[in-house]
Amino acid sequence: MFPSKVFYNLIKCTIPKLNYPTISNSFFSFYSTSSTDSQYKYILSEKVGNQKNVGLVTLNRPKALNALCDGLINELSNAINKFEKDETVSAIVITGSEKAFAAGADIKEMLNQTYSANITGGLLEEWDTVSKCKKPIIAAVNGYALGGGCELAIMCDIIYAGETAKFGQPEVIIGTIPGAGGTQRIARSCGKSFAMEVCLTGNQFTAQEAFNRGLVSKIFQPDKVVEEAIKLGERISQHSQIIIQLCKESVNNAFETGLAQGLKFEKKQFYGTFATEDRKEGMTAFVEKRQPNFSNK
Ligand SMILES: CCC/C=C/C(=O)SCCNC(=O)CCNC(=O)[C@H](O)C(C)(C)COP(=O)([O-])OP(=O)([O-])OC[C@H]1O[C@@H](n2cnc3c(N)ncnc32)[C@H](O)[C@@H]1OP(=O)([O-])[O-]
Repeated sequence: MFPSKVFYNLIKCTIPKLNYPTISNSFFSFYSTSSTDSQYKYILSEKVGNQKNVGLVTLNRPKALNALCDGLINELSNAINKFEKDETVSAIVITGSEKAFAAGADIKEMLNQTYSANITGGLLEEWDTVSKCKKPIIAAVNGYALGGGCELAIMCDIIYAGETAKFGQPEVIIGTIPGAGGTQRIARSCGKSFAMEVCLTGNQFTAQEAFNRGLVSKIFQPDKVVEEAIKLGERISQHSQIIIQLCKESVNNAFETGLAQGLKFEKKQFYGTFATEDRKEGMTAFVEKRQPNFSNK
């Protein structure tokens, strides 16, 4: 390995803040916090943003390109649960490194796994923490998002991608199929033909293609993706958390039901906002030409 790369990796392992190699120092003085949760081995978890109201989880297993081993998923799930319970956090960002968001589930860990162990051990159950989280989660994707890495990104509510990000479901290449939502979520988001092509070939696709298919909502220069995802989290944080939760639930319902059921669900959620103090505050603030002061009630 090139010596400077060794030094760089050493620094990255010992000083968590420098794990964002392409983000400028001004980014850190603006966004970083001293409250990094240091209990983790495979991730970094901290509160960021001006108001420290965005939870940032950085997958941090660089030697294995953030392959999603059990330990990493367990820590990710733990960090998401903590942010979900933390009333000061309104949105969550999940990111990786510039080389890899995540190169998939850990193939070496799965190698000798058996069918019966999958069933008795409840394989993949902890992954659901991300898709079941009530708070908005933004995936900030650079580099490889393959297999379970692609599925993890798609489980999030919004994907921001670096222009060189590479997505794909290469499971067929190693004799298995996507198991954390790839066949289902890509088909629902992008249609049958694209989902089939991606899942049946294992071919990678670019950030631009993911954007064109509606899988990614915005593309940025790689060194801007995390910063922009945090800004998005901060923008969402300006609103009432309870209303955001109802809204997220309603959009997610579009993936579960037909149009008539979905519209009925949306109307009930809309009616429900009138049971909150924040709906009254939001409309009153508009009429009084001032900023709303939401209480999340
Ligand atoms: C969740 C349910 C269903 C999901 C299933 C899946 O996701 S299946 C998976 C779907 N995903 C795939 O099939 C993608 C598999 N990965 C690749 O094809 C390539 O690594 C690459 C093209 C991403 C990068 O190529 P590159 O030449 O730039 O880098 P490199 O290849 O030299 O890797 C560096 C180190 O990382 C290691 N490592 C990487 N990925 C994994 C992994 N998933 N696992 C374990 N380890 C992994 C690699 O072994 C090596 O470690 P070593 O041996 O030096 O100790």
